[in-house]
Amino acid sequence: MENGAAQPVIVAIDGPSGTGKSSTSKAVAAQLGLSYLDTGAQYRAITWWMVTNGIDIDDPTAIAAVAGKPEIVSGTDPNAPTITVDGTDVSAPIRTQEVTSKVSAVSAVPEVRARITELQRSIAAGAENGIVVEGRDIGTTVLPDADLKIFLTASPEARAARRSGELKGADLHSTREALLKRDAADSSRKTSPLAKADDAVEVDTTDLTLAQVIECVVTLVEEKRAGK
Ligand SMILES: Nc1ncnc2c1ncn2[C@@H]1O[C@H](COP(=O)(O)OP(=O)(O)OP(=O)(O)O)[C@@H](O)[C@H]1O
Ligand SMILES: Nc1ccn([C@@H]2O[C@H](COP(=O)(O)O)[C@@H](O)[C@H]2O)c(=O)n1
Repeated sequence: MENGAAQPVIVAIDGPSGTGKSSTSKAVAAQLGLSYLDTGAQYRAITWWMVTNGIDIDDPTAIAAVAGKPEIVSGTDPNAPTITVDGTDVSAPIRTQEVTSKVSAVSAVPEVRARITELQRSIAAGAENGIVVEGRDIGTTVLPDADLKIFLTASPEARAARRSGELKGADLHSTREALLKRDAADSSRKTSPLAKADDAVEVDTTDLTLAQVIECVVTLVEEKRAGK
């Protein structure tokens, strides 16, 4: 660019649960002055709305019929991301065990995915300086033309240990089983499953600190911007 300002860059970060997508994406976006979008929070938010409104989670037809009703708004400041449903701050209730155990069933419904995907694309298109978008299908479906695609992985043991630490010493075995169950559901759904895009860079974070993963992704973005 003539004035030396960096070109807007779109970064897609996908991967299974607990691989470090949110922590990495927020830090990379903050460091590079980009917006940040947590797409899992949007699926959690619509799940929270379904639960709160008594919709039967085991009935995809019932979910599809009301998928267009809740208004979901995501704030994209990486230092203070927000999420509201019909004006209510749901950042805490979307992290409950109940929502976590039900989100894969809701996110598998095609009408839900169509609604949320449209929202994600419009947020990415409006991000003036560029954006880091993290989820499960960003590189494959939501933003197939992203400038850089990263697919984070880590062993189930490492991911369970990270989550157990977060949940103040929750049982490792059951945490591992719950992670794998959610990954299996997200990977096997028909519409836009969790998958690595063919042109994504895979980063195995099992033996890396969070700081090392952030540094690795920042370097990849800078190389992409430099045209390497
Ligand atoms: N490389 C790492 N080493 C150690 N801990 C990490 C690393 N990356 C992330 N963590 C920790 O692991 C936990 C899960 O990370 P994070 O929420 O970023 O994962 P995620 O992939 O976004 O998970 P989910 O998809 O379930 O939302 C957090 O407590 C985070 O601090
Ligand atoms: N692009 C995405 C992102 C998330 N999901 C679904 O949401 C669940 C919660 O995601 P977290 O990252 O907050 O753990 C996840 O298990 C998926 O069911 C999705 O389908 N697509």
